[in-house]
Amino acid sequence: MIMQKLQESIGKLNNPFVVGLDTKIDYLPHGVSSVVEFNSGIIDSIYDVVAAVKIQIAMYEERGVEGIEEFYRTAEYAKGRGLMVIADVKRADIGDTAVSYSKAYLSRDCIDFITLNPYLGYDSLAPFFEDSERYDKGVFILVKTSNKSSGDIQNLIVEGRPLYEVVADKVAGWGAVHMDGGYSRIGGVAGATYPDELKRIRGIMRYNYLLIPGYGAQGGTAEDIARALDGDINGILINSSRKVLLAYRKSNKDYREAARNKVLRMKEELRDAFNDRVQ
Ligand SMILES: O=C(O)c1cc(=O)[nH]c(=O)n1[C@@H]1O[C@H](COP(=O)(O)O)[C@@H](O)[C@H]1O
Repeated sequence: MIMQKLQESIGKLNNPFVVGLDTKIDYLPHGVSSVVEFNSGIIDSIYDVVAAVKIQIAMYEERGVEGIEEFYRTAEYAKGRGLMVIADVKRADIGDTAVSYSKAYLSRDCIDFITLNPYLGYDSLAPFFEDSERYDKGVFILVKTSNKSSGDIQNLIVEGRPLYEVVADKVAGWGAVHMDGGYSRIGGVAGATYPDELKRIRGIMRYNYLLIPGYGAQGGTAEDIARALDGDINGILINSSRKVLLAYRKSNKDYREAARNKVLRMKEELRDAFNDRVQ
């Protein structure tokens, strides 16, 4: 079952790190002729040190039909290498439309998890929850995003608490009836750039995996994350995209070697930060 598999893979590799394959055309180094070739090279270089990749669909949608084909070819290649695949699609809509969105992603063998937006409420998410059981998949719902303006809405006070806390409560409640072993199939997204909020969210969402983006290029650090989580490294996935994909630009190495070195360095940074914080 999916959450047990995720937990086992992370445990075996001792690494909660997820590589984001958010590949733009101008990221390709000299001599690499397609996004799929680039992504396959990255996957080959990291498949034995991380449990999962996250593929942000925007960078593929941008290039129309060809881009979408490359999105799925990348997902299939990653699966073939034994990686779990998070499709970062941030969907949700009125129930009837959500049924189609859900089928589009969760019924596919090459996708294990997707990201969702909670703004439309329960009936916009229920089809995804049902399909997560039907197809043995998982979802991550935005709780507190990493971007600068996320507080415009997410930190508004509602019923005496910031909205992101209300959302965290809801997600935890929805997730309680979709358990798979010790964790729910329904997880949350909380940015590394807001450690205080991350701490509160972890306090509310004890049995939900947290996908934590914003580490690296957006300024979130291993220390921020470790401090927010009181040194508890369980139940999290930490994503970094540009820092890995573009590591070659800061070294004289081949892009694959540079990416692998970066992932190994980030893994060490995380382990050091968490070990320093273990209570
Ligand atoms: O859902 C996400 O993954 C996500 C949520 C969020 O709050 N912040 C955020 O950056 N992301 C995604 O995480 C990735 C971050 O990329 P880098 O900043 O290059 O590491 C992108 O794919 C973003 O779309």
